[in-house]
Amino acid sequence: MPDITVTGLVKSFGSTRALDNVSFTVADKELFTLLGPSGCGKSTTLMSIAGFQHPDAGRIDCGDTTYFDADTKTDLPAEDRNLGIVFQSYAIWPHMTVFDNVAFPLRVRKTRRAELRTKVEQSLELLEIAKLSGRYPHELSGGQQQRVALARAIVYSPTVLLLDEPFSNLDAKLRERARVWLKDLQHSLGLTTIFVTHDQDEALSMSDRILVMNEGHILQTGTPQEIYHHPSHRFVASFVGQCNLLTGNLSRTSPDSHQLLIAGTPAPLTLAATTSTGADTVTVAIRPEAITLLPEDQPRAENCWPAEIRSVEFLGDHYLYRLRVGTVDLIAATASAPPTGPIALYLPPDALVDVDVT
Ligand SMILES: Nc1ncnc2c1ncn2[C@@H]1O[C@H](COP(=O)(O)OP(=O)(O)OP(=O)(O)O)[C@@H](O)[C@H]1O
Repeated sequence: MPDITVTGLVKSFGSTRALDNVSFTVADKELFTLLGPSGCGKSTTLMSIAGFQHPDAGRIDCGDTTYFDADTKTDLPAEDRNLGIVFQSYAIWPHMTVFDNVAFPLRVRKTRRAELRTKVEQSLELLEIAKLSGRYPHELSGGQQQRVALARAIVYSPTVLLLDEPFSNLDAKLRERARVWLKDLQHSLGLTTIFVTHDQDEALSMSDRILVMNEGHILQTGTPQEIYHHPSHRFVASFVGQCNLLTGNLSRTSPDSHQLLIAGTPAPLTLAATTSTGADTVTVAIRPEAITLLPEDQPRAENCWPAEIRSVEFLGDHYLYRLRVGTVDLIAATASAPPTGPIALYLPPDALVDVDVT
């Protein structure tokens, strides 16, 4: 399977800049996710790769084939791009059986009858819906219908699979199962896959790499671990998982050591590292589970603040605390029950990640 390279994609709808210089490469056999809030440009990117949207500028290559190049006015028709597509709105045909729905792309390609039957049966087996082959869509659950859509997308051995919120009709439990199942399928077929979602859990659990977008811009690209533990932007930190953002004035205590003084807190925080190159105001992010709650009479030497517990929620596998330090509100998460009596928070220096230098 080839790489997909998107270079300098720009697309405007009237005064809305849906894509503003979007560039990325998806590697062979990779499951690559476009993640971001509604309206950030995910679908426009995917539709441009599919050939259903025509960018104003930029280029899209799939291996050695140029799908689109605004400079040379290349725009390969969608049907010649050999992509497997499952869009939210890409409904299966209600008047056709499961078999005929899955056979449809092969009939369009004038595949011979015996080969068509073999390929459809293989796809149905792979998606574990062979027993449903004679049923009509209204006789299927939402999850089964989405499997039919996927079977139809992979039946003609596409070069690349494009999926736009393919689990949107599933309930929470089925969605979780569908993630595991799709990841296994993608892996076993070795399909280069571009997946669009606004669901951070889905993105973190399935992706080899994630691209986070907002307002037509790419903010960060990285593995799920990099995106979660080292967000490079405050938007990424708060969009992907819960996060505390603390803004303060930076001072250098030695060539390698920095402290951040945050208004309303009792003592400056020591940072393990900063990307600041001289800026005074810095925002750091710390995940709730990176904060340790201690009895107040056992403080550590640094990065310890006395705190007041405002509320505690028990969420099954963890507790979520709303805390106040001076005039600053924070959230923390721990696996065990809260300590009794007055508490202090410990914010480990290496868990404080620069997200914005202003
Ligand atoms: N055909 C269109 N005409 C006008 N504006 C459009 C059109 N398609 C998209 N847009 C606008 O372009 C921007 C990006 O839209 P896009 O559908 O790519 O976002 P998205 O991230 O996929 O959102 P969602 O998660 O809600 O599907 C939005 O502001 C949207 O309103």
